[in-house]
Amino acid sequence: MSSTAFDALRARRSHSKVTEDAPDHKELERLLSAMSSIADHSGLRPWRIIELRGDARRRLGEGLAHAAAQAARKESGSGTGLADPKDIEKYVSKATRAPLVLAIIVSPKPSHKVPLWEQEAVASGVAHALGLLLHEAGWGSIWRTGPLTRTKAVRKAHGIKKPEYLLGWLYVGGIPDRDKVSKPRKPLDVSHHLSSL
Ligand SMILES: Cc1cc2nc3c(=O)[nH]c(=O)nc-3n(C[C@H](O)[C@H](O)[C@H](O)COP(=O)(O)O)c2cc1C
Repeated sequence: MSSTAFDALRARRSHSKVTEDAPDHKELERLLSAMSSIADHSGLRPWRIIELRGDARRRLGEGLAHAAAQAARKESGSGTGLADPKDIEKYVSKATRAPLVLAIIVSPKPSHKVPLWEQEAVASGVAHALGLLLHEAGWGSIWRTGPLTRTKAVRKAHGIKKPEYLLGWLYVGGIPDRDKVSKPRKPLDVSHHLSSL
C-alpha cells in the first residue's frame, strides 16, 4: 500500500457500503496505539472509543429511534416520546450497516489551560487519523453523525454521561471488490486555502 503519509492521505476515501469482514479487537488495539502521537495540548488524551459489534449495534439503533421519537414529540407537542417497533427496526438496520461501529467520544478532562474546543479538536484528530489508518490497512470506513448524535437517548444507549459526548461513529468493514478503486477528486485550489499575512 502507500509508503508515505502524503500518499496515504491522497489515497484515502470513505466507504459507505462495506462487507461483513472487520478488523478484530487486536488489530484495532494496534491501530489505536499509534494515537499516542496525536497532537494533544497538555497530553490530556480527552477521547475514547467504544467498539460495537453484533447485537451491541442494536442498542445504537434503539437509542437513535428513541431520540427521534423524543425529538418529534418536542416538535409537535404530541406523541408518547417512545419509538414504535417499525421505527426501531429502521434505525437498527441503519446501525447494522457495518459489522463494526466505533463510537468516537470526546471525554473532556478538567484543565485550566486547555478549553473544551481544543479537547474536541484532539478527539476529532483521532477520528480522522483512525479512518486513515483503517484505509491504509485495507478496511473501509465512513464517519457518520446526524442531528440525534448528541441526544440524551443516544448517550444513554452508549452508557456515557455528561460531560462526555459523541463525535459520531466510524462504520467499519471490508471493502467490496467493486469499490477497491481510487476515488476521483476535484483538485484543490490551494490558493483559496493558503495565504500569507
Ligand atoms: C464530522 C463528520 C460527520 C459526517 N457525517 C456524515 C453522515 O452523517 N452521513 C454521511 O453520509 N457522511 C457523513 N460525513 C462524510 C463522510 O464521512 C465522507 O467524508 C463523505 O461521504 C465523503 O467521502 P470521502 O471521505 O471519500 O471524501 C461526515 C464527515 C465528518 C468529518
